[in-house]
Formats: sequence, C-alpha cells, structure tokens
Amino acid sequence: MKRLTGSAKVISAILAQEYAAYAKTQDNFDDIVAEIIKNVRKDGDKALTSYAKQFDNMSIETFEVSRETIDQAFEEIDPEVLVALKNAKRNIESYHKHQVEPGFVDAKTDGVVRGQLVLPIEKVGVYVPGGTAAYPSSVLMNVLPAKIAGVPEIYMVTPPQEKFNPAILVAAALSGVTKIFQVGGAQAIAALAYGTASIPKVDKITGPGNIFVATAKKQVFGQVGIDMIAGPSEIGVIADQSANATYVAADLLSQAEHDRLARAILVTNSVRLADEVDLALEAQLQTLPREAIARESIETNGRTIITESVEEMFELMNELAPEHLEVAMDDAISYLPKIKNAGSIFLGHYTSEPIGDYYAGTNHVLPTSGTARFYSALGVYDFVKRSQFTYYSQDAVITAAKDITKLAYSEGLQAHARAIEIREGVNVDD
Ligand SMILES: NC(=O)c1ccc[n+]([C@@H]2O[C@H](COP(=O)([O-])OP(=O)(O)OC[C@H]3O[C@@H](n4cnc5c(N)ncnc54)[C@H](O)[C@@H]3O)[C@@H](O)[C@H]2O)c1
Ligand SMILES: N[C@H](CO)Cc1c[nH]c[nH+]1
Ligand SMILES: [Zn+2]
Repeated sequence: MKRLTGSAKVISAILAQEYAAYAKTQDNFDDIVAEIIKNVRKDGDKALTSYAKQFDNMSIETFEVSRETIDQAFEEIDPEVLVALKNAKRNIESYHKHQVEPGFVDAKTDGVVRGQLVLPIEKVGVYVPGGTAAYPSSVLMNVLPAKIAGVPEIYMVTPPQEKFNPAILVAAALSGVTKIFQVGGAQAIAALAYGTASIPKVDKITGPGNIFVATAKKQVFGQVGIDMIAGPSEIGVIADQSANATYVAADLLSQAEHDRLARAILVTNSVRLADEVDLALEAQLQTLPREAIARESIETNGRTIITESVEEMFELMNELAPEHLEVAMDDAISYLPKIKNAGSIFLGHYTSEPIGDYYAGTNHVLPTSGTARFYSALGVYDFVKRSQFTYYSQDAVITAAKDITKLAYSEGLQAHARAIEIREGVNVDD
C-alpha cells in the first residue's frame, strides 16, 4: 500500500490534501445523481424501468417481489445458511434491545406535567445493496432495529437480479419486511423519497450502498429523513509489533473487496509489520475471487501510515474517523479511552471485522467518509422520533405568568404575552 511517513502534523496535512482531492471527485457523482432524482420525480415508474435497463440490464415492469417468489426462496435456501441467518438475527435482536428508549414523565411541580414520548416512525424505506454482491446480512441490520422500534410499515428496496439470492428474500421475510421492491441505486432512493405509482413515499430512508446510493440519500435529505452517509466500506487498523501481519492483511482485504472505492488504512509504529502486511496483502490478493475490486481499492485508496508513537497512531486514526476501526495490539481493551471517532470498534488480535459484519449483533450499517465524527451506527434510535408534551393547570399558569410575559415583552412579541395574560384574567383590551 502507498506509505505515508513523517510527523503526525505532516501526515495529517497530507491526509487533508488527499481528502480534499477525493471530495472534488464527488462533484461528478452529484450531477449524475441529481439528474436521476429529477427524472424519477418527473416520470415515476417509467424512469425506474428505464434505469433498471440502463444500470442493471434488467427489463422490469412490476417492481414488487411476489409472495410466490419469497415462498420459493424458503424452498431454495441452503439449510445451513438459514440456521446462520437465524443465529445472527438472535444476536442482532439481543444487542439492539438495549437501545430501546422509554421516554419520561416529569410531574414534580404542582399543576405542571412535562414529558417526552418516543414514537416509531410510521413508514421507513430500507436500502439493501445488491450491485456486485448480495447482502442478506444488511437486510437483518436494517430491518430488525426498525421492528424493535415498532415501525409498522417497512419497505425494502434492492437492485433487480436475474435470480435473487434466496437468503435476501428469506432474511426479509424472517425479519418482517412489509413489501420488497426490486429497484436499486439512486433511482430507488428517489422513488422512496418522492413516491411513484408502485413505490410508497416513506418518512425515512436507511441503509448502506455504493456512491450513487450514498449521494442520493444526501440529496433527498430534508424531503425525507436519512440515517447517515453509509457509503463504500472503510477499515482502519491500528497495529503495533504485537500484531499478526497475516491477520491484519486479511482484515484490510475484507473491506477492500466490497468496492473499488472502499478504503483500507493501516496505522502502525512498526516498519517491520508494515513490510510484512504488504507481502501478505499481495499473497492473499492473488487468491481472492474479487481480486480486481480489492486490488484497485488497495492500490488506489489503501494507505500505510508509519508513526513514531502509540499516541500518534490514535491521533491520526481519530482524524480519519473510519467506519470500522480495529486495534490489533496486546491488551487492546485498555486503548478504548483513546478512541474518539469510529463507527464500530474491534478490539484485539482475534476480533476480526467480519465478526461484526455478520454475527456479533452490533450493527454493520455505519458512517463513512469521516462522518463517524458526528454519526453513529444504525440503531433502534434511528427509527423513532421524540415528541415533547406539556400540561399547565390555571394556577400553574398564573404562577409562571410574570416571567413568561416579561420574556415575551423583552422580545417585542406582544401576542405571546397576551396569550398568557388572558389566562390570568387580565383584560387584554385595556
Ligand atoms: N457503510 C456501510 O454501512 C456499508 C454496509 C454494507 C455495504 N456497504 C457498501 O455498499 C456498497 C454496495 O455496492 P454495490 O455496487 O454492490 O451495490 P448497490 O446496491 O449499492 O449499488 C448498485 C446500484 O448502483 C447503481 N449504479 C451502478 N453503476 C451506476 C452508474 N454508472 N450510474 C448510476 N448508477 C449506477 C445501479 O442502480 C445499481 O443497481 C459497497 O460500496 C459497500 O462497500 C456499505
Ligand atoms: N462491511 C460492510 C459494512 O461496511 C457490511 C457487510 C455486509 N456483508 C459483508 N460486509
Ligand atoms: Zn464487510
């Protein structure tokens, strides 16, 4: 991988420059996606049919996946995959149940009740990627937290396929999706945001996808809610001389194989480890069925950053704010307090990132492109909203009236003051 060495300050400046160059390349995607969204708003299903032909090479007239096709998937699924899906489902549910927020009532002051209701969002659209790989695991990661939150209508979209991987449809049925539509890319996001004759308009869209999907979610934000920018996968590994180079290379490649635009970054204070990881990467790349994708990702976006100290390893990784962060060091748990920005953290030599992709129960829909500075892993909290409520008795209003009216007059807002004064019995015509 391309190597960056020097002081943390120098490397940080190089990374900032590289990021600025990368951000510029986004302009092109912005324009392509804006055009797709405009056409879906204008032509609805007709545009979806035309994009399915153009981008997925499929002739699609009916977007909803039929009950018979889903039933057939249960006949076809490998029984061991079915068991694994059910075990993953159990782990995802048990982890996400901790995220349920109860709301509260505060009634300590006489005549005053305040509180917060936590209410499920009513209609959610979940994107399940399916361009170059199938993602049944992403079905579970999107839908199960929505179900736990109590969302009544969950619409799943995924790119059309000549023949669906049965696990995608089975995962959708097991987790309780309302309807599945075969439509992918930016056009699927536009359809969920604005609605078409076939696809319902939803309140919020969640889920990961490639650069077209991530850019479309950014562009429809405001028309609908979105969970985050969950674009091409990323992995950052912090490793010292105690790390196993073969393991580190395998984990870097686990994310590189997702997408040519995926990003794998090793930060280490050991030149020996960096050299060994480079050798292991080459050896393992040659054996991967998705070598072309992984190689392009590693050669274009992969970086090995060599620092002088452990402190600098964490400082630089916190600046990168990767989607996934592995700490491949002895006593890894003790470094947790040094981590400020990362979507999902994997601690220790044996905690390989794919454990989280499939099985641990933590969510794999995660913020990318440095947005882990302010976004979190998808969770039950993404599928609810909070409504405040207030009750004041007449006595309570009279007690509070002086403060409220003073504040209203100080803002020059007489109608606000009047709304209180008439409840105190003041004659507002005076
Ligand atoms: N961040 C996360 O949480 C997370 C989780 C899982 C997967 N991912 C990412 O999801 C992505 C999956 O990508 P994918 O491509 O396999 O599936 P995808 O479903 O995201 O994208 C496929 C769709 O992209 C559209 N598309 C392809 N080429 C296009 C073009 N030239 N112009 C316009 N639209 C085009 C097509 O509509 C196609 O159906 C990867 O980037 C992977 O890293 C991210
Ligand atoms: N690593 C992906 C998130 O970036 C999730 C995933 C699903 N399947 C395999 N991996
Ligand atoms: Zn993965």
